[in-house]
Amino acid sequence: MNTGVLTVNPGSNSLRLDAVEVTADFSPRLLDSRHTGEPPTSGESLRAFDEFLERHRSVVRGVAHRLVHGGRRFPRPDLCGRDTVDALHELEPLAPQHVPSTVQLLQRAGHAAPELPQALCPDTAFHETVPEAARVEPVPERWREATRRFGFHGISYAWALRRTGELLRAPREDLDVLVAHLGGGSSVCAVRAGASVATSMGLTPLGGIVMARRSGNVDPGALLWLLRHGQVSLDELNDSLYGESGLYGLSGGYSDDTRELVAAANRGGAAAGLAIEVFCGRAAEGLAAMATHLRRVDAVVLTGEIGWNQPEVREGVCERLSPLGVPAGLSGNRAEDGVISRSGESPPVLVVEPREELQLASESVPLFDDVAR
Ligand SMILES: Nc1ncnc2c1ncn2[C@@H]1O[C@H](COP(=O)(O)OP(=O)(O)O)[C@@H](O)[C@H]1O
Ligand SMILES: CC(=O)OP(=O)(O)O
Ligand SMILES: [Mg+2]
Repeated sequence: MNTGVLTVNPGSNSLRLDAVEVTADFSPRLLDSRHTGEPPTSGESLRAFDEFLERHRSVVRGVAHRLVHGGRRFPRPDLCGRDTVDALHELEPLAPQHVPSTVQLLQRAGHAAPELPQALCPDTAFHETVPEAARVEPVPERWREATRRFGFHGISYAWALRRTGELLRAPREDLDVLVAHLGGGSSVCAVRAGASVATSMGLTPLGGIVMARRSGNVDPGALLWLLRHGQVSLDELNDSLYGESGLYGLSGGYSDDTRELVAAANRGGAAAGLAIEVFCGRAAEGLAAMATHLRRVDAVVLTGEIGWNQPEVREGVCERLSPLGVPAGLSGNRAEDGVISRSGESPPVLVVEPREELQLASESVPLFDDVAR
């Protein structure tokens, strides 16, 4: 029997709501979608949420939330219980652009549709397989637990890996692949024998490669210097690293969107050109570092909104990976997931459309099936 799921994906600057149907053999199919371009708890997004829930509550079996930070408390997808909200409050400061929205939307759905069970699918769960050596930061032992690396975009990586297995006709557990999720938030991941073994984000979704508005890694000494001598408060530093950096900061506040930046760079805009160059450079560096965790590179997989629809960025990343044998000369955008390097070239470069809603639905259906009606 097919099961309907309403999925909720609060991003840093948007809210994605989807109704998905999952078949008995776990093939998900999209029924309806609503994406807002506003922060997930803005008036417009909350209105969209209420309407979407009302429209689908009688046909779905439950609500599945993407929980960006699962911390130690939520290592795998789970149903919400009585103490869930308290546990989530503790995780809020670790993913301040995401977890507070999940708490609010979870409570809202609980009040509006109390008959529906709700599930939390952590982005961090995919990285539970990362070994200790790639989990720890090189700091004094007394800080080890507090700085533990988690990694994010796991829902997207899990979907990309599933699609890679299907496209290459290979069992997932045999695959060693480099994956980049390039979007509002961006990260890279090493998947070895079908499991995550390293990723660029750590304790929070602020670290790693350059993002739309987040900085990624910055020399910790530079941050200390700014705090001591740069006349910035801790709050200003936090807000600027999360909201005014990345592509937006590099382009002098021109845009956080690669479509606008590529167009401006083509017209000769130096700041836009620099932003694209640094973005591609850091993503390629991140992927090259990830290769050190693999036995071989079976494929390079590009996903996320930018990975999916910005050919100039894909080319800029792959061209920089030529010392690893990664082919450039890729084909442009396509309507379906698939190989974009020329046939016969190895390792193949693949694009996979980010479909976090389909993965969320697949992960939550077994939980809803366990709930007695
Ligand atoms: N070429 C692009 N296509 C789509 N989004 C882009 C592009 N370049 C930059 N972006 C940024 O990525 C965001 C979309 O990615 P997504 O992961 O859905 O956002 P969110 O961070 O809200 O989850 C946009 O809001 C924009 O900031
Ligand atoms: C974890 C993260 O950065 O998510 P998003 O890309 O949706 O902002
Ligand atoms: Mg997103």
